[in-house]
This record gives sequence, C-alpha cells and structure tokens, in this order.
Amino acid sequence: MTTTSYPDSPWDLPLAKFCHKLPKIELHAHLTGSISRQTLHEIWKQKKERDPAFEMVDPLLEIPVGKVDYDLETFFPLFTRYIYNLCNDLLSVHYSTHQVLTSFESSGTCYLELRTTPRAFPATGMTAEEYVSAVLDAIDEYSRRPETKMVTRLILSVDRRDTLEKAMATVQLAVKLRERGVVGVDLCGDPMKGDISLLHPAFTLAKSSRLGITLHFAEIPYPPTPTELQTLLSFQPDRLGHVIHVSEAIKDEIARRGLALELCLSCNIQAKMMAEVGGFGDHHFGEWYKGRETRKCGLVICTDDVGVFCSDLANEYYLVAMHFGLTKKELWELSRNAVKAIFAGEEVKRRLEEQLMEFARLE
Ligand SMILES: CNc1ncnc2c1ncn2[C@@H]1O[C@H](COP(=O)(O)O)[C@@H](O)[C@H]1O
Repeated sequence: MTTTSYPDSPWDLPLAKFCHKLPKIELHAHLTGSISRQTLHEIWKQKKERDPAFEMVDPLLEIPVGKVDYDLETFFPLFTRYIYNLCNDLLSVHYSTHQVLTSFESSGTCYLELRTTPRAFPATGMTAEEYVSAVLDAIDEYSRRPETKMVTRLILSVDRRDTLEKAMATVQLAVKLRERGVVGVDLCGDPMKGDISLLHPAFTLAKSSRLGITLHFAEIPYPPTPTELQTLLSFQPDRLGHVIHVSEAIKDEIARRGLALELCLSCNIQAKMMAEVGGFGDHHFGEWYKGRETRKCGLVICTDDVGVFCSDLANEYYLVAMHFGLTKKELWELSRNAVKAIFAGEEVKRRLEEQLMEFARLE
C-alpha cells in the first residue's frame, strides 16, 4: 500500500506511519554503531574487488542479519575487533557516513546530532583529525544536496579509556572544528573500563569553550569507581545518556539541574542493561515520563546504535506509544520538547519549532 492511499493529515495515519512522518530529533547516535550491515557488506565487497587478498570476513557473516542480542560483553569488541578494521580509510568513512545520514533522514529525522570518536588508523595512515574531517566533508556534501531537509551537527566522543592527553586533543579538535558544525563533546565507551575522574580537565576545557556536554551515565550498576556518578555530574553536563542505574537522590539531582535525558529503549533492552531483564514496558522511560511534572527533565528518544540493534528512530517512537500508551499528540510533544535540548543555536531551534508547529497544523 502506498502513502497516497492515506488521507493527507498525519493525525489520521495509522500509528506506525504517523511515527515515521513525525519530524523527529535524534541526539544520541554513534556514527560507527549506526552503519547498517548492508553498508558494511558493500564496503567489504568493494575492498575485496580492489584486492582479492583482502582477508576480512564478510560483515553479513560476522554480524548476521537479524542478530540484535549483543550484550555489553560482546558489543564493544564488535567495534574494536571488526568494524574499525573495515572502515579505516577515507572512502569507507565517507561512504558509511553518507549512508547513515540517508537512513536517518528516511526514518523522518529532521535534526541529527551524530557523534563519533576521533581515531587514527595506523594501517592506512589516516590521522584522527583527517578522520573527523572526512566525516564533516560527508555531512557537508549530504547537507548541500537540494533534496536534503535534515539538519546535521557533530559531537566528538571521548572514550572512557582515553588518556587525559587524548581527551584534551579531542576537545581541542571540537573547538577547532566548531565552525564546521561540531557542537559538543561526549563521554562514551565500555562502562566497565577506565577511571573517568582522570578526564576532568578535558571537560572543564569543553565547558569553558562553551561546547555542549553529554555523558554516558549509569549504564551499569557498579562502575569501576564507586563515586563515578558524582564525578560525572561535576563535569557539568547538559545532557545524560541512558541513566539506568540511578538512586532516588541522583534522580532528584538530575531533575534539580534540569538535565535532558537521551533514552535508548531498544539498545537497553537488547543489550540487557536493565537490572531486571524485563520487556519494553519496564524501561525507565515510563518512570520519568509519568513523573515529568515532579522531576522536570527533557526526555529525548534516541537510537544509540541502529546498525547493531536495528530499530530506527520512527520505530523507537512507535515502541514508546505501544508500551507506554502515548497518544499521537503526546508523541508530537515529545519531539517538540526534544528541540530544547539540542546543542545547535537559537536559529536552528526556531526553525525546528516552526517545522513541528507546521506539522501539527496539518489537520
Ligand atoms: C550501550 N551503548 C553504548 N555505551 C557506551 N559507548 C557506546 C555505546 N554505543 C556506542 N558506543 C561507543 O561508540 C563507539 C562506536 O561509534 P564511533 O566509533 O564513536 O563512531 C563504540 O566503540 C563505543 O565506544
């Protein structure tokens, strides 16, 4: 059935179509984790054609279609042992970024803050700055196409295992590339590794440079240092990702600061990150949404790693409606509220707000 068989008003569309059509804001998407298996396969095929001796296993065998049950033990090595070795040159970085942007836009994303960890590839001689530059070139090229409507900005990620020197270099790179669309910094990586307190000066620099700060927060019940959450809050973040294993006192503190939360349902459920492995209805989105008048935080629905967990942003909104009973109007409000949490400036916010108001008037 084609969309033309439905009435023009989005409010009359079946829920799944409505979720697709709704202009949505994506604020937590890791570039490499958002590359689809098909795109990885195409990159692999091109490499194999150029060099028959190329030895890597086909991505469709390494990451079989339909497999989404990666947990924290199996998830991180997928990048370090496999995808980073495949996407390690200008061509593959440019192509994969283009494909990721295309799929976000086709799931109805109107504003995307993509994030990636600057890294050098000794095997091909590409430096960390060249890597980020290649990503920005691909974003530029995509954004300039007349048919592109989605606005894209970039966040640079510090990995929890980075040295302070590397973390400082990432923040300095973010400052240097601000004019090209870098809006903030993130702290990510395997939550079971690293002493993040060593990275404090890097986030102090990010704050004083007026970059947005978002941090992966409370992904596991017992982080490597017991005071990790207090330390992370001392980095003065604007937004927090995941926010799973938090005490009532920390929840109150998050609300007191009015931080925005980037919540990634499919990732948390598939990777079994919740204390009690339950269904979607047990996700903490429900608690924050129900208590939104008491604990006033921006709640932003995000995908995290759509290439691995295979649920796009439209489907994440659909899951929210199905499992927490949100109406179409409430889904629209969720997206509209997410605009307040973006790191881009007032002009972009104003345009997104207009776009959402325009969508609402179509009734
Ligand atoms: C459970 N969710 C998560 N928690 C923590 N870190 C995550 C993550 N999902 C992805 N990453 C981080 O993002 C990198 C891949 O994208 P980029 O190479 O940066 O584009 C991963 O290697 C990991 O460090």
